[in-house]
Amino acid sequence: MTVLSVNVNKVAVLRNSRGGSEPSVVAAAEAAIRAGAGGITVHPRPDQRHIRPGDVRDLAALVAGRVEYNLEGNPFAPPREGYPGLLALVAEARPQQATLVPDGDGQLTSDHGFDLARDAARLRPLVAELKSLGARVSLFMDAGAPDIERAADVGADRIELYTGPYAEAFAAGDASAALALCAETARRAQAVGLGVNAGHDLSQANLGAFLRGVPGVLEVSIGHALVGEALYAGLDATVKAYLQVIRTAG
Ligand SMILES: CC(=O)[C@@H](O)[C@H](O)COP(=O)(O)O
Ligand SMILES: NCC(=O)COP(=O)(O)O
Repeated sequence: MTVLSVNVNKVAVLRNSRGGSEPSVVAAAEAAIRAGAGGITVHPRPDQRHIRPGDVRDLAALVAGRVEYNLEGNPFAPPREGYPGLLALVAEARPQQATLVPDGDGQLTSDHGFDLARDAARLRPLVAELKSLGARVSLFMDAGAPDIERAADVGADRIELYTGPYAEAFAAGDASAALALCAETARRAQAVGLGVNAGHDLSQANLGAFLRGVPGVLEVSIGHALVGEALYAGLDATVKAYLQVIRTAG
């Protein structure tokens, strides 16, 4: 069954908005784990807009031996004041998975995957280093990426399908083309031995159709919609609702 990895970035947004320690990302992750989440995901960005290095350490201690820990980030982003770089964070936290995302500081959120024609040579040694640290490596990729197979060449274990365009099409009332593109991209990845994860703007409304339309998705990482929905229904009930969607999708 597809693993639900709960992304707690948005809990940190709320916490940072007042400068204190509440709401706690650790308490949120604990509640998600107790509700049945199979993983916790964070995306510590260099500008520390939400998840900070201290959160990465605290969550590593919380999830150890319980559920999978998925650390996201741009491996090309250099260290700076208060941000040691993705590889240093992985070396310290030793997550089960590192998901590489080519985001810059100027982006509101993740909105594209890697261009492997441009990035493959730079990625290959970084992927090898991350794997030497014991992490499974997943590359954030656009549905329809022309060279999805090159993700295997650079040593990645999985791709994460960027599902933002699918979610947008779903909300607009016709996701058939976007879903077909995701399914074809997943099939191409699986054909060269890559596992397939998925994430970005997935929600209770659009997740079931996605999983039914894209066979073999190993993990979905969901944060923005899930945390938003939890503001109304509670985190325990919301995580359980996602798990039911996943079970029902088969
Ligand atoms: C890679 C991706 O789509 C998300 O995991 C990302 O973490 C979203 O980042 P924000 O939570 O900063 O929007
Ligand atoms: N990799 C996707 C993720 O972790 C969460 O994305 P979103 O649900 O916050 O859009």
